[in-house]
Amino acid sequence: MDDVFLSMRQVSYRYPDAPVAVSDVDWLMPAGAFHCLLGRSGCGKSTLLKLASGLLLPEAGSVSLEGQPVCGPSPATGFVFQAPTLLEWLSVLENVLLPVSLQRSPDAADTAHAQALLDELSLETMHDRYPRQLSGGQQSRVAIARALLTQPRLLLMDEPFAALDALTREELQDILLAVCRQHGTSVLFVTHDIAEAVYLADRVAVMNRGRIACEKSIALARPRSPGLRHSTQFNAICASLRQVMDTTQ
Ligand SMILES: Nc1ncnc2c1ncn2[C@@H]1O[C@H](COP(=O)(O)OP(=O)(O)OP(=O)(O)O)[C@@H](O)[C@H]1O
Repeated sequence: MDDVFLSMRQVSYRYPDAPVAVSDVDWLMPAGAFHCLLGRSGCGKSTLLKLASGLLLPEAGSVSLEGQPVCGPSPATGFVFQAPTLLEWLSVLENVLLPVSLQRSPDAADTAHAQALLDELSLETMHDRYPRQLSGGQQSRVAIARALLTQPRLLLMDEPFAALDALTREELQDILLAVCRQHGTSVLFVTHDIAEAVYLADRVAVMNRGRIACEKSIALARPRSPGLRHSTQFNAICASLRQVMDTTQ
């Protein structure tokens, strides 16, 4: 592949006293791509994401980002977890500024940047609210703004919308695609939801028992639009991925 951005080569990982969680995975991502890891519970998706981020280091194989070995967490990488993990005692704006305020006092430029991100995520009226005053979807958007504050080139997302209702989840998928396109952010996104993976991704890896069982390029037009979800082509791709998941249990 030309222009490799994230490279995972023959990566394996085992938690102490446990069976292998990720086994011999090869995965390459070009810059600006949106890739999804799809699979059943326990197949190793989150572990692979943590290996991509440097939160875990591989037992065998190698991970590199823009040609540099990944040896630990780096500002080049942002992480969004399933729970928004906002600090209850900080306002929305302060939560978004957290990655900077952990290092130094935010300046006017940081605040302007955080405000602009919140505006992009349609939270322009929420800057001074507290997390308990937000809906689940709004909290997820704050978590995305916070992850984007340091302008990471790679965003790693671990089932960030899993706890949301179906309509809110679809809205957030569109918002996420727009904001990542705007910033040129590459995304590796974990989900167990086939339609979510197909809607979001340029490429989907189906994982099974720590391995990549199948990978598929998603040849759907961009920008995605909600009507696509009802198209024959969309449903055919979902059906073929479902078949892979059913036959690789
Ligand atoms: N900290 C840990 N210690 C020991 N084993 C672990 C640990 N975390 C995960 N595992 C095991 O590693 C395997 C892969 O787990 P992982 O969380 O990567 O799967 P997953 O596909 O993300 O699952 P889910 O969709 O349920 O989040 C599972 O068998 C799990 O039990």
